Amino acid sequence: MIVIEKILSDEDVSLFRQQLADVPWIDGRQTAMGMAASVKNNNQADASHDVVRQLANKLLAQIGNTPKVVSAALPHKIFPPCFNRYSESEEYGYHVDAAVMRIPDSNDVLRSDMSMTTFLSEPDEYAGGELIISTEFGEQQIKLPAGYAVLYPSSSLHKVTAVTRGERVAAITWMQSMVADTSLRQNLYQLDQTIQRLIKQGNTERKELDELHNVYHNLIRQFTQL
Ligand SMILES: O=C(O)CCC(=O)C(=O)O
Ligand SMILES: [Fe+2]
Repeated sequence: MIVIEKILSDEDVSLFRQQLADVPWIDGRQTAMGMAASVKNNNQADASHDVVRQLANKLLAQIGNTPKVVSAALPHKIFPPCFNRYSESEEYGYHVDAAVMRIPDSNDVLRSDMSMTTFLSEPDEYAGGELIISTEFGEQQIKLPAGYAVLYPSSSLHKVTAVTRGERVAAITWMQSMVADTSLRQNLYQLDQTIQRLIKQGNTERKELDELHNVYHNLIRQFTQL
C-alpha cells in the first residue's frame, strides 16, 4: 500500500469537485461485476458524459506525470478513472476487483494489478467512509486529504465502510502493470526509490549510480510483460 501525496493540487481538487457537482450520477451497482455488485451501494458519475471524460483524462495525465505512481505501478495500461460518491449510509462491502476488465470504447482488456483511490473530499467533510484493505498484517484503514491517492494491489480484499455523515467523493482506477508479480513489483519500487534517494543525497559516485540504474533497467527488461 503506497500513499501518493498530492496527485492533484488544491486548485484541481476544487475544479473536480465543482464540475462533478453538475454531472449526472448513476447507481454504482451497474458497474460492479458478479459478487461485488451485491455489496456495492454508491453512486458513480456517468462516464459517458463529456465533462466526466475530461476529468478522467486530466487525472490520467496526472498519473503519468507522477514519478512515484509510475515507479510503484509501472503502468502498462490504465483504466479511465471513475468517480464515485458515497452519501450517508452508503458503503461498499468487502470485495475483490475483477481481474480482467474491458476498457470502455476500445476492444482492449486490462488485467487489474494495482488499484488506486484518489480522495476528492477532505476527511472532515464526512464521517465513516474509510477504505479498509485487508493485508497479511491485518486491516489497514485509509482516509487521506483531498488530492492524495493510495495505490494497493488489486488482489487484496477491500471495502469502503458506511458513510455516517456528509459525502465522500473519490476517483478510482485500475492499472495493468508491466510487472504482474506483486512482490517483484514491490522490490523494483524499493530499488528505484533507493536510487532516487542516493541521487538526491549527492554523495554517491556516478559510476555506482550508473551500475545500480543498469541493474534496475535490466530487471525491468527481464520481467516486463507487454
Ligand atoms: O472508493 C474507494 O476507495 C474504493 C472503491 C472500490 O473498491 C471500487 O470501486 O472497487
Ligand atoms: Fe474495489
